[in-house]
Amino acid sequence: MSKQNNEILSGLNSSEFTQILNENTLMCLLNLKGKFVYISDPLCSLLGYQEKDLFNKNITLLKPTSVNKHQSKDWWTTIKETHHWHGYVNFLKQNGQERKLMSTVSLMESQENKEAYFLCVFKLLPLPKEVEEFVDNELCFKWFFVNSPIPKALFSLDTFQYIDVNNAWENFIGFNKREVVGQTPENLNIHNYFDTSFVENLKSKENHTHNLDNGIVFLKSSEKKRVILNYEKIVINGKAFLLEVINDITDRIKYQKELKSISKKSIEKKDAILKLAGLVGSDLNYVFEEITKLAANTMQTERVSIWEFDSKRKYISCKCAFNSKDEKYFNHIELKSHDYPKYFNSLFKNKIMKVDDVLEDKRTKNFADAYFKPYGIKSTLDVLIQGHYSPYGVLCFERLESTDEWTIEDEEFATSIASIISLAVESDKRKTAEIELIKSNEKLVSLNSELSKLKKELEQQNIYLRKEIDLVFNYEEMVYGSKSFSQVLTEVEHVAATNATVLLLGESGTGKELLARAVHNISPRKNKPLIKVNCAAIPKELIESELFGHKKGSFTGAINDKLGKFQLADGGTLFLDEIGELPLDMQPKLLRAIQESEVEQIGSTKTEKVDIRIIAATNRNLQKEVKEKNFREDLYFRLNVFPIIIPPLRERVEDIPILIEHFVNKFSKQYNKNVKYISEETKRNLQSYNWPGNIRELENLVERAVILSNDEKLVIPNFKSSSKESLISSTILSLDDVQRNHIKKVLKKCNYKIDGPEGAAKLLEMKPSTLRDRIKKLGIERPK
Ligand SMILES: Nc1ncnc2c1ncn2[C@@H]1O[C@H](COP(=O)(O)OP(=O)(O)OP(=O)(O)O)[C@@H](O)[C@H]1O
Repeated sequence: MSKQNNEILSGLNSSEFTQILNENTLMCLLNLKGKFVYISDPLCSLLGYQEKDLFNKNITLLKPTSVNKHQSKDWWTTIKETHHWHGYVNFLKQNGQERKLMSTVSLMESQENKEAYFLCVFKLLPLPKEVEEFVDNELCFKWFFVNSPIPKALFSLDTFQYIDVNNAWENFIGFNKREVVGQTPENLNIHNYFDTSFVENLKSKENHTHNLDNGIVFLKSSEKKRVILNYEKIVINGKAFLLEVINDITDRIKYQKELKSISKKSIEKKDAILKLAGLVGSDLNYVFEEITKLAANTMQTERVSIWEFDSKRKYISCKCAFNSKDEKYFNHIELKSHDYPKYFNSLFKNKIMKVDDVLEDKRTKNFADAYFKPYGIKSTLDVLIQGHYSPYGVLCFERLESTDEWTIEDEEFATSIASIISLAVESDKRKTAEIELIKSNEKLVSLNSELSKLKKELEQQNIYLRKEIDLVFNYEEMVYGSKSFSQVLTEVEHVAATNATVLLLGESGTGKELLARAVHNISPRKNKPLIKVNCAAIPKELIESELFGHKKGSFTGAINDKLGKFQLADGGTLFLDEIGELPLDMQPKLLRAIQESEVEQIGSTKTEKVDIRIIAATNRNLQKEVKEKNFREDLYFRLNVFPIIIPPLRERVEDIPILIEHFVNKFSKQYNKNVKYISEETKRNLQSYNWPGNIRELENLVERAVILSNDEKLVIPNFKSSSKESLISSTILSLDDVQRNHIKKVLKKCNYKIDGPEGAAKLLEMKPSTLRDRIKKLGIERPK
C-alpha cells in the first residue's frame, strides 16, 4: 500500500474503523470525484485486478450499476448526491463477468488532512444473513449510523416512530434524541412523507430503498430546509427498520438560485449594452437620456448621470442625469477639480471608483453635504469616460440608502456603458465634423459658382483685362552679359521705385516691352494691372475708344459700354507701345489725360480720375519726328521724363552667346529636343552678324535651328553672316589676335628693335624679356 494511502487510512483510523478493517475486508476508499485512493487486496483479487490497476482510477471503470430496479438513479450518482448507500451493486470484473455485492457507503472525513472520502464496504452475495450480521455488528452500526456526519434517523417500520437519531441529525434538525424517540416526523412537524405510497412498498418488499429528491423538512426552529431524503429498509436483529438519510441541499438550491439570478442579470446587462450600442450614431442628447435611463434600470440604481470635462479638465459639468424619483436633479451643475482633488486624482488614476459610503469616504466626504446628503445618496460608482485623446468625462451611478455593495459585475457593466458613451461621443464629433465639412464644401461650391459668375461678368465687360494681367514679368526670362544692358537694368531699377514716366527708346526687338514689364513688376504698383496699348496696331478711328472707353450708342458699333485702357490700368501702369505711331490728332487728348490724370469716355459728359503710371516705348527717333512735326513737342516733353536707351544687339555682342544658350534651352524644352552643344564657330558667326531685328531676330533664328536640329549639336542651316557691310567682325578679335597685331605694329614702327629708349619694349611699357616671351608665344616673326 502506498505511503499516501497509509496516511489517508491513518487519518480515518478511529478505533472502530480499525476493527472493521481486517485482512478479509472487501473495501475501498474513493475521493469525492470517485477515484480510488485505497482498495483492499481481497476486493482487488475478487474483481480480478491488481492494486496498481485500480489505484487513482475512477470507480466507473468497474461500471457499477444498481441492482435494485426501484432505484431511480445509479449507484455512483446516488452516492455523489446523497453521500450514502446501503444496498446491492453490480461490478464488472476484469474478465468481463459481473459480480453482485452488498455495499455500504458512507462519507468520512480524514482527521489528518481534513479531506472527505467515501468509505465503501462490500459483502459477498447471496448472503442475506451476512447483511444482517453487518448491521447487527454493533461497531459497524456505530460507524455507519452513530458517527456518520450525515443526519440519519431510524424509524419503526410499523409505527414510523423515531427509534434513534444520530448526532448529525440532532444538530441539523435541532431536536435531541430524547425529544424525538417515540414521536413521528408528522407529530414534530418535521415532515409528513410517511403518508405517501412509497412507505407501503417499503413495508412489503425486502431491501427496498426510495429517494425523495425534492423533499422539505422543517427544523425545530421552524426554518425550512430543502433536502434529498433517502429511505431504506434495514434489518437489525431480525427486525426491519426504516433508515432515513437526510441530505441538506438548501445551500445548493440557494446557490443555484443565485446563479440563475446572476445569469439573468448578466443577460439583462448584455441586452442593455447591445441596445445602447445600437444607439451610437443617434443624436447625442437622446443617446445620453437612453443610456442613463436604461443603465439605471438594469443596475437597479436610483440615479445615473453623465458629466463632461471642459477642454482643460478644470471642471466637469452635468450633461444628462436620470433620476428614478423624477426629482429636480443636478442637471447642468459643475464640479471644479481643484476643489475636490482627492476625488479627481483617484478617478484619473484608477479610471473607476466605487464608494460604498459617500459620507465617510475621504474622496467624497468634502462634497457629500452639498451633493449627496440632500438627495439621500449613500454609495456611488464612478467611471472615467475615455475620449479619443483625453478623458471625455465621468459616468456616475448613485444609490440611495441601501445595503447593496457594488459588485464586480456592476463595475464591468458600468465600464461597458462608459465605453458606449465614449463611442457615442466620438461618433457625434465625427458627424459634426462631417456636417461642417459638407457645409463648408457647399459654401465653397456656392462661392466657386459666384466666383465663376463674377469672372464671366468681368470677362464679358472687358475681355482685355485678363490678357493684360497675364503679362507677368519673369526675371528668369531676361538674360544678359553686357555692361551696356546691365547699365540699362540699373536705370530700370532706379526709376521703377518712382512714379516717373519712362520712355523706352530702342530699335525693334531690343526688349523694350520686357523692360516695361520689369519697371512695372518691381514698382510699388506690381500688384495692380499692367495694361498695354499698341498704338501702331489699333485702327486710327478706334484708338480714342481703346484709350478712354465709350458709352453704349456713342457711335455706330458701340453696342455696349466699354472701359478704356486708362480705366483698366487705374492704380497700375499703362504701357503705350509704339508711341511714335500715335495719330497726331490723338496726341493732345493723350497729353491731357496724362497731365490731368483724368479721362472722359466717348459719349460721356463726365470725366473720371485715374491713378496711372505711364511707360511709353518707340523705335523711332522721336526728336526727329518732333522736328518733322510728326510728333507733338509738348507730348514728347511730357513723355521724355526718364528716357532709357536700349542699345541694339550688335552693340552688345557679349549678350549673344548667353542669349543663344537661353533660347536653345527654352526651345529644346518646348520642342522636346536634346540640343546641348553649340560650336564656337557658330557662336562666332552669330556674334559677327549685325542683327537688324535684334533679340527677336536671334530668338526666331534659334527657334528654327532647334526645330531643325536632330542631334545634340545646334546647327544653324543656311545661316550666312550678312554682307560685309553688315558685319562688324573686325571688332570681334581674340585677345591674342589683338595683341599680335598691336605688337607687330609697334615692332614695325621701331624697326623690330626691342631694347633701348627707342625700342618697342619702352613703347609698350613692358620689360624687354617679357616682350620677347610674348613675341615667341604669339608666333610673331620679322618679315624677311
Ligand atoms: N535680355 C533678354 N533676355 C531674353 N530675352 C529677351 C531679352 N530682351 C528681349 N528678349 C526677347 O526678345 C523678344 C523681343 O523683345 P521685346 O518684344 O521686348 O522687344 P521690343 O523692343 O518691345 O520690340 P518691338 O519694338 O518690336 O515691340 C521677346 O521675345 C523678348 O522676350
